[in-house]
Amino acid sequence: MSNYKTNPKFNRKAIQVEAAQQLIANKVKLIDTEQVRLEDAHDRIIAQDVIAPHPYPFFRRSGMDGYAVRSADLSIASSDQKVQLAIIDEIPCGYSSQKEIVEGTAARIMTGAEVPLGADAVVMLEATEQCEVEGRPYVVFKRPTSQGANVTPVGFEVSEGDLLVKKGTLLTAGEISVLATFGIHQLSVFRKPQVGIFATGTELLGIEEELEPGKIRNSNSYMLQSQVKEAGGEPHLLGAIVDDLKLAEQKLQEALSTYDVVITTGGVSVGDYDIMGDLVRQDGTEMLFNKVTMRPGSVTTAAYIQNKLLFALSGNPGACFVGFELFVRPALQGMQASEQPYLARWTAVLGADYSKVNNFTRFVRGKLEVKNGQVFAFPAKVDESSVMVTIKDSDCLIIIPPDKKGLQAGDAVEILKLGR
Ligand SMILES: Nc1nc2c(c(=O)[nH]1)N[C@H]1C(S)=C(S)[C@@H](COP(=O)(O)OP(=O)(O)OC[C@H]3O[C@@H](n4cnc5c(N)ncnc54)[C@H](O)[C@@H]3O)O[C@H]1N2
Ligand code: MOO
Ligand SMILES: [Mg+2]
Repeated sequence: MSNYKTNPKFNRKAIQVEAAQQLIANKVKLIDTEQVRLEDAHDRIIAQDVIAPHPYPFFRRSGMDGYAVRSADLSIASSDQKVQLAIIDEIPCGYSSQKEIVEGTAARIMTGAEVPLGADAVVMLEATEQCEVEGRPYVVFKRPTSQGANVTPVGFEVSEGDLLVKKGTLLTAGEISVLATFGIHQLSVFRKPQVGIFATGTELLGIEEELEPGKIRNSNSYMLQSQVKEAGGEPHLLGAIVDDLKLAEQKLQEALSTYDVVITTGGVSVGDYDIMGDLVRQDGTEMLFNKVTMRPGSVTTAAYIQNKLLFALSGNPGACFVGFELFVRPALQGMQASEQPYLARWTAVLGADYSKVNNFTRFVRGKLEVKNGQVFAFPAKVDESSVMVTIKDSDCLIIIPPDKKGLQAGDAVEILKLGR
């Protein structure tokens, strides 16, 4: 039996969430990089700045199907005084005309084609008529056009030397399109942190196993696997072990020698079988914190061992989930130089009264809704640390500050937006 007075398990100093996040951030080191092909770069964090090697567009581009002209030639055009220009070329996309548009001439041109030398405007096809004079094709205009009309100038989008994508940016459709445009077919990205995950708990069954009295299936490992993926890491499920300190030590050693980061779930509180709490107090382990002024997840523990981070998250699903989002996610993102390692913080309107307030900051599962242009956050009906099922219905964590009064519907609250 543990002695309540002497057992250091009970002697925990609670620190604020921000302080705990800072202790982690101090230990986060940039992970190495690897080269990937552009088609494999989606959802990776780029490890290099990309500078535009050329302006874009690279040539003066027609924005319409029509005629490339000198606007000066059309200055007098009207329904009474039509202007006729000789068609001297036809310019499809991908073709660079060798003919210069001089006074009295025009060229048929397609959308996306290079505007020929001499032309300073494109008139859309629908505003023109065609005719033939002595067997030669002419185009007729009834209206003037302005200089530059329907001509996209060189460098309209990007000038040579512009910073296209900054190191630390998550690559999704927009960035991938930019990189493809500039021919960046191979690029440097941060290696995905390899994350070993194991659960502790004699009550845990594999998900394929039949239920037995007193036992539950190990759902946290799978939840964490998803969270690791979402945070840009590569999860490795190492199963579950019974509550045994020696076994946990062994498993942790294996995990630390193989992976960049280790996450455990369960056994961090003060129970007789809460072995993870003891494990992080051993020699050679720098315990960063083992109590945080938050609910759920007050017993969330983090340690630095053999130059690696160990996150010993609570076994309670709600606490495990929040512990990951507040501490593990920023570490995995920070290792990849992410510009936004932390969950985005918004202000919202509380959708319903919330009275469960105590001296620890609460991170309440919530659902966001936009009504009349305002973002409302509705707290989940049940959000106890031990409750698992409402995690799936949440897209934010509502921050309830430690305040005795409680909050009313309509109050402004800060929320952390879940997901990327
Ligand atoms: N006397 C005290 N008791 C407790 C305290 C306290 O301060 N004094 N803290 C409570 C709080 S807060 C939490 S949170 C939990 C933390 O418990 P542990 O992190 O030690 O986790 P376990 O004891 O291993 O399990 C708790 C709960 O979660 C279930 N569990 C565990 N692993 C999994 C898993 N992989 N998948 C799904 N569910 C899991 C486990 O069966 C228990 O029901 O302690 C309070 N007690
Ligand atoms: O860790 Mo417990 O979930 O604070 O409630
Ligand atoms: Mg426990």
